[in-house]
Amino acid sequence: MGVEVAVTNLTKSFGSQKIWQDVSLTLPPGEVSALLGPSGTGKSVFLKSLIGLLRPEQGSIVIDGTDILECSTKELYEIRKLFGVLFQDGALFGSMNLYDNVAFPLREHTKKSESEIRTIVMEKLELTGLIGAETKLPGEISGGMRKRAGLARALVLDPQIILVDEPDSGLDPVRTTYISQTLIDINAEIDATILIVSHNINLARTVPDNIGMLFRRQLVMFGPREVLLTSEEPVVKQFLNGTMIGPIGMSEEKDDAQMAAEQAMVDAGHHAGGVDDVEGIVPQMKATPGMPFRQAVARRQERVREIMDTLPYSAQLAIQESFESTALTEEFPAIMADEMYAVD
Ligand SMILES: Nc1ncnc2c1ncn2[C@@H]1O[C@H](COP(=O)(O)OP(=O)(O)OP(=O)(O)O)[C@@H](O)[C@H]1O
Repeated sequence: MGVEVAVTNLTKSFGSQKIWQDVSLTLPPGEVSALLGPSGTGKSVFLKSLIGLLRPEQGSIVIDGTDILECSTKELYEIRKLFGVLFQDGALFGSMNLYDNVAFPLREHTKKSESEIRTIVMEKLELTGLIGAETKLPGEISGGMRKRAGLARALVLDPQIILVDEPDSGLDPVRTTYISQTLIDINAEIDATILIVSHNINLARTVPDNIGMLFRRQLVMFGPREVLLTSEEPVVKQFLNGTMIGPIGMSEEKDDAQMAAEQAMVDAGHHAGGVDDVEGIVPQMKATPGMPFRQAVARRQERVREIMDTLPYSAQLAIQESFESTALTEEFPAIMADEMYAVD
Protein backbone atom coordinates (compact mmCIF):
# COMPACT_ATOMS: atom_id res chain seq x y z
CA MET A 1 0.00 0.00 0.00
CA GLY A 2 1.09 3.59 -0.63
CA VAL A 3 2.43 5.71 2.19
CA GLU A 4 0.86 8.62 4.04
CA VAL A 5 1.91 12.20 3.28
CA ALA A 6 1.25 14.56 6.20
CA VAL A 7 1.61 18.28 5.52
CA THR A 8 1.40 20.68 8.48
CA ASN A 9 1.29 24.48 8.46
CA LEU A 10 3.20 24.72 5.20
CA THR A 11 4.02 28.21 3.91
CA LYS A 12 5.78 29.07 0.66
CA SER A 13 6.84 32.46 -0.72
CA PHE A 14 8.99 33.61 -3.62
CA GLY A 15 10.65 36.78 -2.36
CA SER A 16 7.84 39.00 -1.09
CA GLN A 17 5.16 37.03 -3.02
CA LYS A 18 3.36 34.65 -0.66
CA ILE A 19 2.04 31.68 -2.65
CA TRP A 20 0.14 29.95 0.16
CA GLN A 21 0.34 29.78 3.93
CA ASP A 22 -0.50 27.41 6.78
CA VAL A 23 -1.50 24.59 4.47
CA SER A 24 -2.25 21.42 6.43
CA LEU A 25 -3.57 18.21 4.92
CA THR A 26 -2.94 14.49 5.06
CA LEU A 27 -3.03 12.33 1.95
CA PRO A 28 -4.48 9.05 3.22
CA PRO A 29 -2.32 6.08 2.19
CA GLY A 30 -3.44 4.35 -0.98
CA GLU A 31 -6.28 6.80 -1.70
CA VAL A 32 -6.68 9.17 -4.64
CA SER A 33 -6.74 12.86 -3.71
CA ALA A 34 -7.08 15.95 -5.88
CA LEU A 35 -5.94 19.49 -5.27
CA LEU A 36 -8.04 22.03 -7.16
CA GLY A 37 -7.79 25.75 -7.51
CA PRO A 38 -7.88 28.53 -10.07
CA SER A 39 -4.78 29.15 -12.21
CA GLY A 40 -1.85 30.60 -10.36
CA THR A 41 -2.94 29.55 -6.85
CA GLY A 42 0.22 27.51 -6.40
CA LYS A 43 -0.91 23.94 -7.09
CA SER A 44 2.23 23.07 -9.04
CA VAL A 45 4.37 24.76 -6.40
CA PHE A 46 2.69 22.48 -3.85
CA LEU A 47 3.50 19.35 -5.87
CA LYS A 48 7.10 20.42 -6.32
CA SER A 49 7.35 21.07 -2.58
CA LEU A 50 6.16 17.53 -1.80
CA ILE A 51 8.97 16.02 -3.79
CA GLY A 52 11.59 18.41 -2.44
CA LEU A 53 12.15 20.37 -5.67
CA LEU A 54 11.03 23.57 -3.91
CA ARG A 55 11.59 24.42 -0.27
CA PRO A 56 8.74 25.98 1.74
CA GLU A 57 10.05 28.28 4.46
CA GLN A 58 7.76 27.02 7.22
CA GLY A 59 5.94 23.86 8.22
CA SER A 60 6.59 20.15 7.78
CA ILE A 61 6.07 17.49 5.14
CA VAL A 62 6.25 14.05 6.73
CA ILE A 63 6.48 11.19 4.27
CA ASP A 64 6.73 7.65 5.56
CA GLY A 65 7.82 9.04 8.94
CA THR A 66 10.51 11.43 7.61
CA ASP A 67 10.15 15.21 7.55
CA ILE A 68 11.65 16.08 4.18
CA LEU A 69 12.23 19.69 5.22
CA GLU A 70 14.48 18.56 8.07
CA CYS A 71 16.13 15.42 6.71
CA SER A 72 19.58 14.99 5.15
CA THR A 73 20.18 15.06 1.40
CA LYS A 74 20.75 11.31 1.49
CA GLU A 75 17.42 10.69 3.24
CA LEU A 76 15.66 12.98 0.75
CA TYR A 77 17.20 10.95 -2.08
CA GLU A 78 15.76 7.77 -0.54
CA ILE A 79 12.32 9.37 -0.02
CA ARG A 80 12.26 10.54 -3.62
CA LYS A 81 12.49 6.92 -4.74
CA LEU A 82 8.97 6.45 -3.35
CA PHE A 83 7.59 8.94 -5.90
CA GLY A 84 6.44 8.63 -9.47
CA VAL A 85 5.69 11.99 -11.06
CA LEU A 86 3.72 12.82 -14.19
CA PHE A 87 4.60 16.34 -15.26
CA GLN A 88 2.17 18.38 -17.38
CA ASP A 89 3.79 17.66 -20.76
CA GLY A 90 4.83 14.10 -19.93
CA ALA A 91 8.48 15.30 -19.92
CA LEU A 92 9.52 12.63 -22.42
CA PHE A 93 12.92 12.59 -24.17
CA GLY A 94 12.14 13.65 -27.74
CA SER A 95 14.87 11.55 -29.34
CA MET A 96 13.86 8.26 -27.66
CA ASN A 97 10.99 6.05 -28.69
CA LEU A 98 8.27 5.30 -26.14
CA TYR A 99 9.81 1.97 -25.14
CA ASP A 100 13.19 3.57 -24.34
CA ASN A 101 11.53 6.51 -22.58
CA VAL A 102 9.62 4.16 -20.29
CA ALA A 103 12.68 1.92 -19.79
CA PHE A 104 14.90 4.91 -18.93
CA PRO A 105 14.43 4.99 -15.11
CA LEU A 106 15.00 1.22 -14.91
CA ARG A 107 18.23 1.44 -16.92
CA GLU A 108 19.36 4.48 -14.93
CA HIS A 109 18.44 3.44 -11.38
CA THR A 110 18.41 -0.37 -11.29
CA LYS A 111 20.69 -3.22 -12.31
CA LYS A 112 17.89 -5.16 -13.98
CA SER A 113 18.65 -7.20 -17.12
CA GLU A 114 17.17 -6.11 -20.45
CA SER A 115 14.74 -9.02 -20.35
CA GLU A 116 13.50 -8.02 -16.87
CA ILE A 117 13.20 -4.44 -18.08
CA ARG A 118 11.20 -5.61 -21.07
CA THR A 119 8.69 -7.41 -18.85
CA ILE A 120 8.16 -4.32 -16.67
CA VAL A 121 7.99 -1.85 -19.57
CA MET A 122 5.46 -3.94 -21.50
CA GLU A 123 3.32 -4.35 -18.36
CA LYS A 124 3.22 -0.57 -17.82
CA LEU A 125 2.56 0.11 -21.50
CA GLU A 126 -0.35 -2.29 -21.34
CA LEU A 127 -1.74 -0.64 -18.18
CA THR A 128 -1.65 2.73 -19.93
CA GLY A 129 -3.07 1.43 -23.22
CA LEU A 130 0.08 1.95 -25.28
CA ILE A 131 0.84 -1.55 -26.58
CA GLY A 132 1.71 -1.23 -30.26
CA ALA A 133 3.14 2.28 -29.92
CA GLU A 134 6.53 1.25 -28.46
CA THR A 135 8.58 2.36 -31.45
CA LYS A 136 6.93 5.75 -31.91
CA LEU A 137 8.79 8.95 -31.04
CA PRO A 138 7.05 11.45 -28.72
CA GLY A 139 6.73 13.88 -31.64
CA GLU A 140 4.75 11.31 -33.65
CA ILE A 141 1.96 10.73 -31.13
CA SER A 142 -0.96 12.73 -29.71
CA GLY A 143 -0.86 14.73 -26.48
CA GLY A 144 -3.03 12.13 -24.77
CA MET A 145 -0.63 9.33 -25.71
CA ARG A 146 2.31 11.41 -24.48
CA LYS A 147 0.58 11.82 -21.12
CA ARG A 148 -0.03 8.10 -20.90
CA ALA A 149 3.61 7.40 -21.82
CA GLY A 150 4.69 9.82 -19.06
CA LEU A 151 2.43 7.91 -16.70
CA ALA A 152 3.88 4.56 -17.78
CA ARG A 153 7.36 5.92 -17.12
CA ALA A 154 6.29 7.25 -13.71
CA LEU A 155 5.17 3.72 -12.79
CA VAL A 156 8.19 1.56 -13.66
CA LEU A 157 9.97 1.93 -10.32
CA ASP A 158 6.83 0.83 -8.43
CA PRO A 159 6.13 4.18 -6.75
CA GLN A 160 4.18 4.34 -3.52
CA ILE A 161 3.16 7.95 -4.15
CA ILE A 162 2.15 9.22 -7.58
CA LEU A 163 1.94 12.95 -8.24
CA VAL A 164 0.09 13.99 -11.36
CA ASP A 165 0.23 17.59 -12.56
CA GLU A 166 -2.82 18.52 -14.67
CA PRO A 167 -3.41 15.19 -16.41
CA ASP A 168 -6.11 16.85 -18.54
CA SER A 169 -4.11 19.80 -19.90
CA GLY A 170 -4.34 19.88 -23.68
CA LEU A 171 -6.73 16.94 -23.85
CA ASP A 172 -10.29 16.84 -25.16
CA PRO A 173 -13.06 15.77 -22.73
CA VAL A 174 -13.10 12.19 -23.99
CA ARG A 175 -9.32 11.74 -23.65
CA THR A 176 -9.55 13.37 -20.21
CA THR A 177 -12.05 10.69 -19.19
CA TYR A 178 -9.72 7.98 -20.51
CA ILE A 179 -6.78 9.29 -18.50
CA SER A 180 -9.07 9.61 -15.46
CA GLN A 181 -10.03 5.96 -15.87
CA THR A 182 -6.36 5.03 -16.21
CA LEU A 183 -5.56 6.79 -12.91
CA ILE A 184 -8.33 4.89 -11.10
CA ASP A 185 -7.15 1.61 -12.66
CA ILE A 186 -3.57 2.31 -11.58
CA ASN A 187 -4.80 2.91 -8.05
CA ALA A 188 -6.66 -0.42 -8.17
CA GLU A 189 -3.62 -2.21 -9.55
CA ILE A 190 -0.84 -0.88 -7.32
CA ASP A 191 -2.70 0.74 -4.37
CA ALA A 192 -0.42 3.79 -4.43
CA THR A 193 -1.21 7.13 -2.77
CA ILE A 194 -2.13 9.47 -5.63
CA LEU A 195 -2.33 13.26 -5.69
CA ILE A 196 -3.72 14.91 -8.81
CA VAL A 197 -3.46 18.64 -9.37
CA SER A 198 -6.09 19.94 -11.75
CA HIS A 199 -8.66 22.56 -12.57
CA ASN A 200 -10.79 20.15 -14.55
CA ILE A 201 -14.29 20.06 -13.09
CA ASN A 202 -15.30 16.67 -14.48
CA LEU A 203 -12.14 15.03 -13.25
CA ALA A 204 -12.63 16.62 -9.84
CA ARG A 205 -16.20 15.37 -9.62
CA THR A 206 -15.53 11.80 -10.69
CA VAL A 207 -12.00 10.64 -9.84
CA PRO A 208 -10.73 11.46 -6.33
CA ASP A 209 -11.61 9.99 -2.95
CA ASN A 210 -10.59 13.28 -1.33
CA ILE A 211 -10.55 16.83 -2.63
CA GLY A 212 -8.86 20.03 -1.51
CA MET A 213 -8.97 23.51 -2.93
CA LEU A 214 -6.46 26.37 -2.87
CA PHE A 215 -7.72 29.95 -3.12
CA ARG A 216 -6.38 33.29 -1.93
CA ARG A 217 -3.22 31.78 -0.52
CA GLN A 218 -5.18 29.38 1.70
CA LEU A 219 -6.29 25.78 1.56
CA VAL A 220 -10.04 26.43 1.55
CA MET A 221 -10.83 22.84 2.49
CA PHE A 222 -9.54 19.30 2.22
CA GLY A 223 -11.47 16.14 3.00
CA PRO A 224 -13.65 13.35 1.62
CA ARG A 225 -14.96 14.25 -1.86
CA GLU A 226 -18.50 14.70 -0.56
CA VAL A 227 -17.44 17.64 1.61
CA LEU A 228 -16.30 19.77 -1.29
CA LEU A 229 -18.95 18.51 -3.72
CA THR A 230 -21.79 19.50 -1.37
CA SER A 231 -20.14 22.70 -0.15
CA GLU A 232 -22.05 25.99 -0.14
CA GLU A 233 -18.78 27.95 -0.02
CA PRO A 234 -19.13 30.54 -2.84
CA VAL A 235 -15.65 29.97 -4.26
CA VAL A 236 -16.16 26.20 -4.35
CA LYS A 237 -19.60 26.45 -5.98
CA GLN A 238 -18.32 28.91 -8.57
CA PHE A 239 -15.33 26.74 -9.38
CA LEU A 240 -17.36 23.53 -9.72
CA ASN A 241 -19.91 25.20 -11.98
CA GLY A 242 -17.40 27.22 -13.98
CA THR A 243 -19.39 30.46 -13.93
CA MET A 244 -18.24 34.08 -13.80
CA ILE A 245 -20.45 34.80 -10.82
CA GLY A 246 -18.48 34.45 -7.60
CA PRO A 247 -15.22 35.48 -6.01
CA ILE A 248 -12.92 34.06 -8.74
CA GLY A 249 -12.06 36.70 -11.37
CA MET A 250 -10.27 36.67 -14.73
CA SER A 251 -6.76 37.34 -13.54
CA GLU A 252 -7.02 38.35 -9.94
CA GLU A 253 -9.45 38.45 -7.07
CA LYS A 254 -12.55 40.57 -7.59
CA ASP A 255 -13.61 43.46 -5.44
CA ASP A 256 -17.18 43.93 -4.20
CA ALA A 257 -18.00 46.51 -6.91
CA GLN A 258 -17.09 44.11 -9.72
CA MET A 259 -19.08 41.28 -8.13
CA ALA A 260 -22.12 43.55 -7.79
CA ALA A 261 -21.82 44.72 -11.43
CA GLU A 262 -21.63 41.12 -12.68
CA GLN A 263 -24.57 40.05 -10.55
CA ALA A 264 -26.60 42.96 -11.97
CA MET A 265 -25.82 41.79 -15.53
CA VAL A 266 -26.99 38.26 -14.69
CA ASP A 267 -30.14 39.62 -13.03
CA ALA A 268 -30.79 41.48 -16.29
CA GLY A 269 -30.62 38.21 -18.24
CA HIS A 270 -26.95 37.95 -19.26
CA HIS A 271 -25.63 34.33 -19.19
CA ALA A 272 -22.83 33.93 -16.66
CA GLY A 273 -21.26 31.04 -18.55
CA GLY A 274 -20.58 27.56 -17.22
CA VAL A 275 -23.01 24.70 -17.16
CA ASP A 276 -26.29 24.77 -15.36
CA ASP A 277 -25.75 24.45 -11.64
CA VAL A 278 -24.97 20.85 -10.86
CA GLU A 279 -26.30 19.96 -7.46
CA GLY A 280 -25.50 16.78 -5.58
CA ILE A 281 -22.87 14.24 -6.26
CA VAL A 282 -21.88 12.52 -9.48
CA PRO A 283 -20.87 8.90 -8.77
CA GLN A 284 -17.14 8.25 -8.50
CA MET A 285 -15.48 6.29 -11.31
CA LYS A 286 -14.80 2.64 -10.63
CA ALA A 287 -11.91 0.48 -11.74
CA THR A 288 -12.41 -1.11 -15.15
CA PRO A 289 -14.07 -4.55 -14.85
CA GLY A 290 -11.36 -7.20 -14.65
CA MET A 291 -8.99 -4.95 -12.66
CA PRO A 292 -8.30 -5.86 -9.02
CA PHE A 293 -10.74 -4.63 -6.38
CA ARG A 294 -9.74 -1.07 -5.40
CA GLN A 295 -8.68 -1.54 -1.79
CA ALA A 296 -8.86 2.20 -1.12
CA VAL A 297 -12.67 2.02 -1.23
CA ALA A 298 -13.06 -0.14 1.88
CA ARG A 299 -10.23 1.57 3.75
CA ARG A 300 -11.72 4.97 3.02
CA GLN A 301 -15.15 3.90 4.24
CA GLU A 302 -13.66 2.85 7.53
CA ARG A 303 -11.67 6.06 7.85
CA VAL A 304 -14.55 8.35 6.91
CA ARG A 305 -16.89 6.57 9.32
CA GLU A 306 -14.55 7.58 12.14
CA ILE A 307 -14.57 11.28 11.22
CA MET A 308 -18.22 11.40 10.12
CA ASP A 309 -19.33 13.46 13.16
CA THR A 310 -16.86 16.22 12.28
CA LEU A 311 -18.20 16.69 8.73
CA PRO A 312 -20.95 19.08 7.55
CA TYR A 313 -24.44 17.55 7.59
CA SER A 314 -24.90 17.70 3.79
CA ALA A 315 -21.62 15.80 3.34
CA GLN A 316 -22.69 13.21 5.90
CA LEU A 317 -25.90 12.54 3.98
CA ALA A 318 -24.03 12.19 0.69
CA ILE A 319 -21.46 9.87 2.27
CA GLN A 320 -24.17 7.69 3.78
CA GLU A 321 -25.86 7.45 0.40
CA SER A 322 -22.61 6.51 -1.33
CA PHE A 323 -21.86 3.83 1.30
CA GLU A 324 -25.25 2.29 0.66
CA SER A 325 -24.85 2.27 -3.10
CA THR A 326 -21.26 1.00 -2.90
CA ALA A 327 -22.39 -1.91 -0.77
CA LEU A 328 -24.80 -2.89 -3.55
CA THR A 329 -22.19 -2.93 -6.32
CA GLU A 330 -19.92 -5.75 -7.32
CA GLU A 331 -16.87 -3.63 -6.65
CA PHE A 332 -17.48 -3.93 -2.95
CA PRO A 333 -17.68 -7.62 -2.05
CA ALA A 334 -20.70 -8.48 0.07
CA ILE A 335 -18.59 -10.07 2.77
CA MET A 336 -16.71 -6.81 3.28
CA ALA A 337 -19.93 -4.85 3.27
CA ASP A 338 -21.23 -7.05 6.08
CA GLU A 339 -18.12 -6.33 8.12
CA MET A 340 -18.42 -2.61 7.46
CA TYR A 341 -21.99 -2.42 8.59
CA ALA A 342 -21.53 -4.63 11.64
CA VAL A 343 -22.59 -2.80 14.79
CA ASP A 344 -19.62 -2.28 17.14
N1 LIG B 1 10.38 29.04 -9.33
C1 LIG B 1 9.56 30.09 -9.16
N2 LIG B 1 10.03 31.31 -8.89
C2 LIG B 1 9.21 32.37 -8.68
N3 LIG B 1 7.86 32.29 -8.77
C3 LIG B 1 7.32 31.11 -9.06
C4 LIG B 1 8.13 29.94 -9.28
N4 LIG B 1 7.31 28.89 -9.55
C5 LIG B 1 6.05 29.38 -9.51
N5 LIG B 1 6.06 30.70 -9.21
C6 LIG B 1 4.86 31.55 -9.04
O1 LIG B 1 3.99 30.91 -8.14
C7 LIG B 1 2.63 31.15 -8.48
C8 LIG B 1 1.85 29.86 -8.52
O2 LIG B 1 2.29 29.10 -9.64
P1 LIG B 1 1.80 27.61 -9.95
O3 LIG B 1 2.38 27.21 -11.27
O4 LIG B 1 2.08 26.73 -8.79
O5 LIG B 1 0.22 27.82 -10.07
P2 LIG B 1 -0.88 26.75 -10.48
O6 LIG B 1 -1.95 26.83 -9.45
O7 LIG B 1 -0.25 25.41 -10.68
O8 LIG B 1 -1.41 27.38 -11.84
P3 LIG B 1 -1.96 26.66 -13.19
O9 LIG B 1 -3.25 26.02 -12.80
O10 LIG B 1 -2.17 27.82 -14.11
O11 LIG B 1 -0.91 25.70 -13.64
C9 LIG B 1 2.66 31.91 -9.81
O12 LIG B 1 2.47 33.28 -9.53
C10 LIG B 1 4.06 31.67 -10.33
O13 LIG B 1 4.52 32.74 -11.10
